[in-house]
Amino acid sequence: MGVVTKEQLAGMSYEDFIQIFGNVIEHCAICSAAVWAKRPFYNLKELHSAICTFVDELPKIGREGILRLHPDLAGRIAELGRLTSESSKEQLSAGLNDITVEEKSVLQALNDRYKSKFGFPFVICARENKKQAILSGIAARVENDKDVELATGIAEVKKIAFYRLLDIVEHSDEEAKL
Ligand SMILES: NC(=O)N[C@H]1NC(=O)NC1=O
Repeated sequence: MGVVTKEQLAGMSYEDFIQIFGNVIEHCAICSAAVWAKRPFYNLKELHSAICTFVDELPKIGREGILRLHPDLAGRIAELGRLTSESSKEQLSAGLNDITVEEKSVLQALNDRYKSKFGFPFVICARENKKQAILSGIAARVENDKDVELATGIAEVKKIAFYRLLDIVEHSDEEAKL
């Protein structure tokens, strides 16, 4: 995908917008379809902040649904090679392709425990966390209560979205800081 200039972003048609930004929130094109109504966006931060506001204004079950759209890290969908290209790249950057059999079984057991406790999967920004940080992160976070984990998971989704936008929209060094 080529880099979208700020001028292109500001004048983009709905069809291009949904095609280009439809997976900024994993499997949740409705986020981009909705925020298109808030155009024009003159830079990456404006678009990111509109997406974050839309997510924050969803009812609790909607925010839980957003988390549920995320694939497990090193989970079955990854094993089957059916991740989105974005998620695949993120899991690779965390080193999850180099996971040992033992680490994978620990992570999958914790993913299952987390999901059965909270009803949504463990979500963490894989571009900010390497394999060991993911393993220690899930072990600690599974002990939290559900409201804390909903808020933490949604904060991670916003970081994931920010990095996805950085890959798409032209930006200055200053704008690249989260
Ligand atoms: N479960 C989970 O955190 N998945 C995600 N994290 C990330 O950085 N990309 C994903 O798909």
